[in-house]
Amino acid sequence: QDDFFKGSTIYDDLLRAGLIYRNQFSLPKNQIHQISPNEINLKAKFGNNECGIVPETCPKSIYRSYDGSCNNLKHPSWGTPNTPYNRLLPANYADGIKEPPLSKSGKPLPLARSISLLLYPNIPNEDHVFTLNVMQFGQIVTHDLSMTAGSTQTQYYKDSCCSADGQLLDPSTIPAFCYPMIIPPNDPAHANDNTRCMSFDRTVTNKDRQCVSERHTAEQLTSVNHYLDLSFVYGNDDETNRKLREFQHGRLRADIRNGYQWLPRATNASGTCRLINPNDACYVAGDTRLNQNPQLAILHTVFLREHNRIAHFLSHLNPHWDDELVFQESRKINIAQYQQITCYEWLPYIIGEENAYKARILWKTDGFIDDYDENVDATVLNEHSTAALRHFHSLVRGQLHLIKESRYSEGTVRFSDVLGRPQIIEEHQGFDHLMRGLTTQPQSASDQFHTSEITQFLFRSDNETFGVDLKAFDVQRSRDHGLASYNDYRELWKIPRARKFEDFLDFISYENVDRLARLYEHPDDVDLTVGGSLETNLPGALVGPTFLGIIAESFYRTRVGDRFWFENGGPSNFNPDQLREIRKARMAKLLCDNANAIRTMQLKGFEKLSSSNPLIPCQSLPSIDLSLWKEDRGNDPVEYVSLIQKVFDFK
Ligand code: HEM
Repeated sequence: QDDFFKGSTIYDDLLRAGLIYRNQFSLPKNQIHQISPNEINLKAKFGNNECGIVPETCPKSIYRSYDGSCNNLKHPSWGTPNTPYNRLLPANYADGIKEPPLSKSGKPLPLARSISLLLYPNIPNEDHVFTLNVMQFGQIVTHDLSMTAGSTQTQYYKDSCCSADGQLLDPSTIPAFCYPMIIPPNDPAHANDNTRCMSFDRTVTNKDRQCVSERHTAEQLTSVNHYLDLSFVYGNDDETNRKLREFQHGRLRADIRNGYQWLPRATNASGTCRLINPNDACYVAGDTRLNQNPQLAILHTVFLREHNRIAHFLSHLNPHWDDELVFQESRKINIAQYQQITCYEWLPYIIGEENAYKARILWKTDGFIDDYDENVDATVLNEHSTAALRHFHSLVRGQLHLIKESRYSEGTVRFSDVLGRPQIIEEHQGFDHLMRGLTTQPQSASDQFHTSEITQFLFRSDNETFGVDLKAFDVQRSRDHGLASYNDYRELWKIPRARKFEDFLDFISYENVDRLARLYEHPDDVDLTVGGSLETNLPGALVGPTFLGIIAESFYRTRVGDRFWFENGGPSNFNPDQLREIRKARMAKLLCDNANAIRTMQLKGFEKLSSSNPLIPCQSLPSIDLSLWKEDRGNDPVEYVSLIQKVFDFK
């Protein structure tokens, strides 16, 4: 392992060792599992969107669609909602078709809940550098990219796969979509009341919806589009988008209370949120998960306000623009800023800055990049969403700090108390207090330890002591999705395949290898979710090599497979001056501009306050000069193409 880290950069070493691939085409051919477009679905051909969208023709639009269709003109259905995740390695099902894997010997794998209890205990280690904002921004990025079909991820339907008194159902009566988690008899939380079963619904697949013929293996569907495009703000289809718009001055709908803009209220609030009073806040946005936790709702509100802030400016700057043009240009700028922050500010903390440059996800230039490749499919990888990114559930804190402008604490709230209850953001300056908390409170360290708020108390109701276990869900979900084993991914990244448990010692501590050997029968049985999460983080990154490879590969596809990526030139994008402005976007400024009344913020909004990252007035943070979007008609007839003309030409 020591030798492994020697050399000029970690990334070079990873490349040399074959741990990182520059892109999907350098993967050995037999290791690429692409889903043929012809196989995507049968139903879509008949106009049913349950299996993705197959447009007959693509309009020549300079703006991206809401559902992601026609982003790729050669494969217009790529990246649309209700299509399968992609995979780096073929699925590993017990029956080769859809049943969750068993161990090599044919016996069941260790219980997901036992794995969670033994490997992911509640030991609170604070991150020394990063704030809770890294965690929270990560969650919103993942919500932009994917959502397992058939799930809500905001509440728990506890009885569907277990009996009302917490026992396993008779196998002959249990619904086909069930894959319940067995609770071990010595469970510290659930043994007392003899609960033996935790309900778990399998993700809906292309086979369940009869999108593919019988002979195909099951592929899980994701119900949102696969692009990094703020779909959680604008929705994943035209109809949702229409409901979110005001249709005046390019604005998104917002309710005004106490002089501030809030997300519109949900009509079915009692079915969506955990209300204490009937009038409590419960919101709608482009993604249904927004009410899951209050800080998530805050980031949703920030991006809504940012859209309306830009729209307000542009509609005054160009009074001749109609609602549609102001809306689309504001959306484009909002998405571009967000892509800039995600890739240039947030991702380097996750995989290491040097690695992100070497993986060609980031570039050092102030010009266009133009690396769009129509052969790269931006479809999200199953390994990415179901294993690697979920590792960051370890960053979640059990208490949320409410922080005053002085940065002294006003108090804390317990995480499981406020799940499904965004009302707190509208009360007693909660919005600003929690937002300052995001940028002040350290996140939990990226390690194997998880707050019990998500492993023992998640989604508990008010009259229950305990709830469900997110880490056990993560393990069970990776089996539900038939992910290949940790050893298979080591081999994919050219880390030697472990023949005996001790071979895992190259990246996993002795204590954890010992625990793995006690849990599993054979090294080949170790789940990707489990093995990857126990690897020692690489220097400068928050993950070990196996997850780093998966995350880097996935974000590479996300940028290079997006025709509308903000750094691409061409008629649908910015001019060089505008691009230079977009590159000034920073998390700190985004928060300052859209808080209720925050006056100071540190420049590096994902890093804790320090002498090198002190609080500065919000006005001193770099800002984007939107006046560059003024349509100065007739200025330079050769260089300048009127936006209206452009839209007209493309229609
Ligand atoms: C803030 C606290 C969080 C809570 C309460 C939470 C809760 C959940 C729940 C309930 C699921 C679905 C579990 C299942 O049934 O399989 C899920 C999925 C997921 N979570 Fe989290 N999560 C949180 C934060 C995060 C963070 C910080 C990240 C990454 C940076 C993350 C990444 C993911 C991913 C990638 C999925 C799968 C998405 C998909 O459906 O494809 N989550 N989370």
